[in-house]
Order: sequence, then structure tokens, then C-alpha cells
Amino acid sequence: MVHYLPKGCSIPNNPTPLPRERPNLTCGAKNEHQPLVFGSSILGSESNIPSQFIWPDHEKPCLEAPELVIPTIDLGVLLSEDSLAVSKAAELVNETCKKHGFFMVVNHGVDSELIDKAYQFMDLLFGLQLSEKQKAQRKLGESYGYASSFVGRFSSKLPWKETLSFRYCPDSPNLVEQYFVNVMGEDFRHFGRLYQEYSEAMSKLSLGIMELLGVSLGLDKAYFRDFFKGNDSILRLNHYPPCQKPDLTLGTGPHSDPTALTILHQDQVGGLQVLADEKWHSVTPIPAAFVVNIGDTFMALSNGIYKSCLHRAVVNKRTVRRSLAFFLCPTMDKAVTPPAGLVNSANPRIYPEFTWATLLEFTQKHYRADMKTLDAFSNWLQQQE
Ligand SMILES: C=C1C[C@]23C[C@H]1CC[C@H]2[C@]1(C)CCC[C@@](C)(C(=O)O)[C@H]1[C@@H]3C(=O)O
Ligand SMILES: O=C(O)CCC(=O)C(=O)O
Ligand SMILES: [Fe+2]
Repeated sequence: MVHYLPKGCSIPNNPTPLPRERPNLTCGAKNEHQPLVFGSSILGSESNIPSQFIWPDHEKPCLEAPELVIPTIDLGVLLSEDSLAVSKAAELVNETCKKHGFFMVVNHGVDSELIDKAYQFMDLLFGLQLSEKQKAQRKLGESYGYASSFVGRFSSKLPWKETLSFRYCPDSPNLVEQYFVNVMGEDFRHFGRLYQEYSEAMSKLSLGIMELLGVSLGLDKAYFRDFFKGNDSILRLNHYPPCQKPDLTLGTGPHSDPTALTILHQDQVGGLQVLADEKWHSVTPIPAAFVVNIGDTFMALSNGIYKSCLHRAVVNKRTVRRSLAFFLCPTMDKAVTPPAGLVNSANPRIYPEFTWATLLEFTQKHYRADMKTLDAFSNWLQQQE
């Protein structure tokens, strides 16, 4: 099987058999050759895909997944004084978050032009030469920067994607703009401004959703809104090149998000899949809607009442797929512990108290976020004591 990779990169002549996935990743085995990197222009056209991108049979995608029907919440209710409409929305949120934690929001107030520009700029960024993109190369243990297929970090089950992630904090109004200038240069300042504006819109939207989540759990609407007013979040641009063997690989492997809340916009290609009732379901893209899902950190905050669920992204032969994922995270050292009202004899405390800083470090240095992250993290915490 012939692999075509950019010059200077190679796969060992006798590719070692895919190592059994170590339960906890320390870091991808760096072989004596250059680590495997790929520019989407290369692998998007290859019919043979490198073995590191081939996932085990039990995790290979089923490309024809039934559609998951998830509730759509009209966020206009948050601005209305209509308490009946708010309680109906809260009931819907409560029902879906106890099941799989996914719902859609419409009438969210985010300008469609801002979303379009975020995609246009993403296409320009991922269309750059690999050497240009690698100016923002993500370093091991860091959760920001450019990553191409996560080589050097994982030794197998590589995701078929390129990503660019950056940090957003509402208290640092130029953080994103400055990041782009620092790592990509002055010519990219307007990219930073755009993603700063997009992140601000996401942060504002997530605080509104936090009001609804508070009400849906019988708490004051300000409870989670205040908890996340200061946040230390991540905006991630996902770029999934076309793949000639889409049934052998995954754009993003099965995982629950370790973060608190994810606000995802996917383009019209489709590819997001959610595990519900033990079956993979597709989530049909709706341009005017954001997909919202509960993450592990919010599952802990809700004392396990709301579920952070498995999802993944499949790729296709025909075209690039893109998604914008805003991951709302608490400030680094804030104690993640459920409010007293959610802990009682019927719902005893499930997870130990932790900080987002520790969970983030766990997912970046010790464990590849998957379907068991929070349980593995809880065990790891006990071992640290
Ligand atoms: C805190 C994070 C780690 C990941 C990005 C954010 C939230 C989702 C996580 C991730 C997408 C879960 C699947 C595995 C992962 C390695 C990936 O495919 O990108 C995860 C991200 C990461 O560790 O970079
Ligand atoms: O691209 C998608 O649809 C999902 C991506 C995702 O789950 C993630 O980045 O955490
Ligand atoms: Fe995710």
C-alpha cells in the first residue's frame, strides 16, 4: 500500500502494527522518523489512508445513522416576560439533558453574517501552506494552537481533521486578537478581531443558556450564570478534509466533552453523530441553529443529573466539512462542586470536587478524552491523594 505524504515525512518501512490503545495516553510515540503530519490537500485525495488513521472495527463509523430528533429551544423566551414560555422551555431542557444532553437553540441573537465570516476566515486559515499553519503549532500539553491529525500526541486512531483552537476570556478583551498577531503576524489581526467577536457572542449566548439550565434544575436563574460570568473558554475551528475511505476513519473520535457546555455550529455537510439509546444517530445541520451539549464539567456541577454524552464526527468522500465549537469552561481555579440543592439522600454526591485546571491538564497530559473521562479522572484524583 503506497502512502503519499509531504516531503520530509515518512512512515516506517515496516509500519509497526497499531499498538493497542494504551488506556491513558502519555504522549504519542515519537518514532525516529519525522512525525506524521498531513496537509488536507494531500490526504484529501489519497485512496489509501495511513494505518494510524484507521480505527478499530468496533469504533468504525456507520455512515448511514438514523437522525436524532432533539428539541429546539427558542431563546427568545429568555427576553420575554412570559414565565409560562420559560418554564416550558426549561421542562424541554430538563427532559433532554437527563437523557443525552443535546438540544438546539434558535432565535439566539447571533448575527448570521458573523457566522458566515467565521467560516470564510476558517477556509482561508486552513487553506494556508502547512508551514504557515505550523506557526501556530500546538505544543504538547497545551490546548491552544494548530493541530494536524494530532500526530506526535497520539500513536493510533488519529482523527481525520485539522484544528485551530484558542483561548477566550471575557475579562481579556483583546486576547484572541493578540493571539493571532503573536503567532501568525500583523496580517492576521483582522482574523483575531473576527474570532474575538465570535467568541464574545458565544460567551453571551452560553450565559443565557446557563440561566435556562439553572431554572430547569429548580435553581435561581442567576446561579450558573454567575458561576460562568468569568470563564476561561476555548474556541475550536474543526476542518475535516474529504477522505477516500470514510468508513475506516473518524474526524473526531467518540468522546464526551470534558468542558462545561459546548455551542457548536456545523456547516451544511453533516457529520455530527450522538450515541443515544445505545445507537449512533446523526444530527442534521440547521444553519440558523446552534447545537448545544452538556459537557463533563456541567455533568459534575449537576451532580450527575444532566448527562454529558458520547458524540463523534464522521467524514465523507465528497467534500470538506467544517464546524465551530465553543467550549465554555469555568475559570481555572474555581471549585467545581454541585449546589447544595442538587445533593440529597436521593441524589448523593457522585464526583469529587475538582478544578477545571486539573481536568484540563488530565485531558492534555494524561488521558485522551473519550467516553469514560470523568470516571477515569475521578480515579486519577484519588491516586494523586
Ligand atoms: C478541553 C478539550 C479537549 C478537546 C477539545 C476540548 C473539548 C473536547 C476535547 C476533544 C475534542 C475530545 C475528543 C478527543 C480530542 C483529543 C480531539 O479529538 O480533539 C479532544 C480535544 C483535545 O484534547 O484537544
Ligand atoms: O465537528 C463536530 O461536529 C463535533 C466536534 C466535537 O465534538 C468537538 O470538537 O468536541
Ligand atoms: Fe465534542
